[in-house]
Amino acid sequence: MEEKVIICKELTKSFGDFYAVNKISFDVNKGEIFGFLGANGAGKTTAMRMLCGLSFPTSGEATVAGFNVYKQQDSIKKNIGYMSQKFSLYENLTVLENISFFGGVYGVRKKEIKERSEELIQTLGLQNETKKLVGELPLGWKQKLAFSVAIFHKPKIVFLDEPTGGVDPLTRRQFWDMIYKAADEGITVFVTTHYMDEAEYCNRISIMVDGRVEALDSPGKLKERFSADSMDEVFYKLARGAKRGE
Ligand SMILES: Nc1ncnc2c1ncn2[C@@H]1O[C@H](COP(=O)(O)OP(=O)(O)OP(=O)(O)O)[C@@H](O)[C@H]1O
Repeated sequence: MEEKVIICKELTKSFGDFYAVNKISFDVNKGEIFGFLGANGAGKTTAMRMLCGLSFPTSGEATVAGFNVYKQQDSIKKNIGYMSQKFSLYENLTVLENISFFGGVYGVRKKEIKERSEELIQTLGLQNETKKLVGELPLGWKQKLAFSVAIFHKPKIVFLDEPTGGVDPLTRRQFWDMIYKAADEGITVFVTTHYMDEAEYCNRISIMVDGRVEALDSPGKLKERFSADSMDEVFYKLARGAKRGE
């Protein structure tokens, strides 16, 4: 049987009498690339924050990397990586300083940080930029570096909140090559995106509408079920009934 690294049962978060996340249930398998889709305001960020141990659910259950989201938030944080557009790297530290800072925070040994950061710099082709401040790098490079830093401590799961926003399709494609490589190495990838071409790259996708998971399957099966030619069309058919969002 497949190892499940996220198990989520009727997970709920309400703010007063508003249910931002309303009884969502799903499992994510080890090494899977799991796309977490939904229109603006559907509840993705709220759900992701609970799964990352950053906020307490109102009700329901979930375990992430085997740890309970109510009682073991610190263990969750140590065993995951997280990257979002809002929180990623320190712009006023250099490339190398960012790698060693985050490596250190996640408990990677100094010697290993040194060895592996050299490797990483080579892989990313950043040999000439190691002493540059991250703030000076183009957005696409920042995102690739932020992803590499988020998985530097070899977490069980990496959570990516719209990781490729604002960059060109070629750079997004290169970013996804990195995601595939991480998944091949056994890291589970939980990713939100608004780009439907990226949804096609996921093994399975869940689509949230107004706080609920309305559909969950592989891109192929979803297209079949909704008699759609593209994920764009699936998404539109599901999300057009949404009451929230812009
Ligand atoms: N702290 C809060 N207090 C009250 N309402 C909140 C709070 N946080 C989020 N919400 C509301 O919950 C709903 C879900 O928000 P959330 O940010 O999770 O959506 P999202 O799917 O991530 O949207 P987006 O794609 O725009 O980031 C929204 O209507 C939002 O206004």
